[in-house]
Amino acid sequence: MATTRHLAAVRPLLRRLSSSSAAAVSADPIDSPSLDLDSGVISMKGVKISGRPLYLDMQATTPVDPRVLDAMLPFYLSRFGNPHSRTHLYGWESDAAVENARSQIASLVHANPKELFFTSGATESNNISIKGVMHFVSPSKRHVITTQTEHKCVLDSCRYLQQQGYDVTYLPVRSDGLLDLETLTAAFRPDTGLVSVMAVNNEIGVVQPLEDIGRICRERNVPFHTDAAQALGKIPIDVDRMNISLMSLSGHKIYGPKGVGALYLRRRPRVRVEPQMSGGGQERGIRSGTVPTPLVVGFGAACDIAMKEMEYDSKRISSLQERLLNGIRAKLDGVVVNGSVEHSASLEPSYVLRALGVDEDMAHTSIRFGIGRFTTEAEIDKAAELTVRQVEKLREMSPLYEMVKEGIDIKSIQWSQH
Ligand SMILES: Cc1ncc(COP(=O)(O)O)c(C=O)c1O
Repeated sequence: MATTRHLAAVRPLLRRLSSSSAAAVSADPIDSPSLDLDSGVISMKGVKISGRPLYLDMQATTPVDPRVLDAMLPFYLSRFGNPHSRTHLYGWESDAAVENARSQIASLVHANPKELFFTSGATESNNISIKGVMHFVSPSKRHVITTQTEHKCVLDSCRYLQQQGYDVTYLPVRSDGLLDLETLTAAFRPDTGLVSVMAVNNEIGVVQPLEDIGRICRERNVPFHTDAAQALGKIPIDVDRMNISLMSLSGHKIYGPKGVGALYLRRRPRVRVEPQMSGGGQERGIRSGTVPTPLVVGFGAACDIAMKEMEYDSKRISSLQERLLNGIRAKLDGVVVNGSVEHSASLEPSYVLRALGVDEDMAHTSIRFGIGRFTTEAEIDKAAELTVRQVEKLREMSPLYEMVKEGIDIKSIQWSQH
């Protein structure tokens, strides 16, 4: 009921916003396609070329769960107080909602709520973790260990430190995407101040051995940071069992809103970071800026749902994944699985696949399918059908595929350039 009422109130506004963006898109004088955001219909020169496309990119982001939106809406409308206003009801109720959300997130990762700090997302949490720890512990510690398959925001934070004179070791991974523990152990130096290894990879879904990595770091008294943006709500996380010192979390990967995340910072033994944002000292000085109550409430609700439904979701998604693969393999030969999910969001071959030792041509011809809580069997069947149709079309046009069918190993061909 609450959702219906709130949605009725905001619907005219949503319609106005979407039609103005659609107008902006179609105002392009060149023959570019126009997109109607309400129906999802794409038109070119007045001809409709598609309905709303299938969405199978759940690693990039997920839709907000309606139960999450339901929890958020009151904090946009009637309960809009600033959680840092200490002198009236509006502030108090907002503050109570923020603290409730903090507890919901803490429960999902077995942390103390006091160890969680709200941020704008995993990118910001990764920046605070990597730059913040190193800035705090230098000059005695000036070395970071990470892997070649981290998300770009981790790699870029490390590069930023290198520009400031720090040393970073980018460890290779094995062909299955896992970090070799002996390689990790050998990389430590007396001045190593941080180890940063992601929990679940966003391209191939591989889960790193967090407990082992945590133990190795603890034995050497070096803080262990993990980017758990893709792991939260998908695999069980226990910060104590895994000896995690710092952890980055994101709301929009688990059916929560975009623009909110959290940083886990261990209290015992205490991990210290230099804040990356100057301001009013909110979030105990770790992250200044007004905490966005509706987003934080949504993130908390998303974690609460994930805690109850993680096992069910995981089984359902695995069975859809199998259905997709079987659907494709039933009609196409030569299908190879990279890790557990595939990649291809950019025209560049994936650096993650390259780090696994996947050949350039295979990295170029990979596609990532991301299945989520709301994906249906009908969508999976449609995806299999479309994939088969497009691959068959491409193969019909491809002289290389002709050669493969004749048994020629195309990797052995010496291409001459004139
Ligand atoms: C592994 C990983 N880390 C970090 C991020 C960035 O998260 P956010 O969008 O919350 O900043 C993403 C999402 O793209 C991710 O997959």
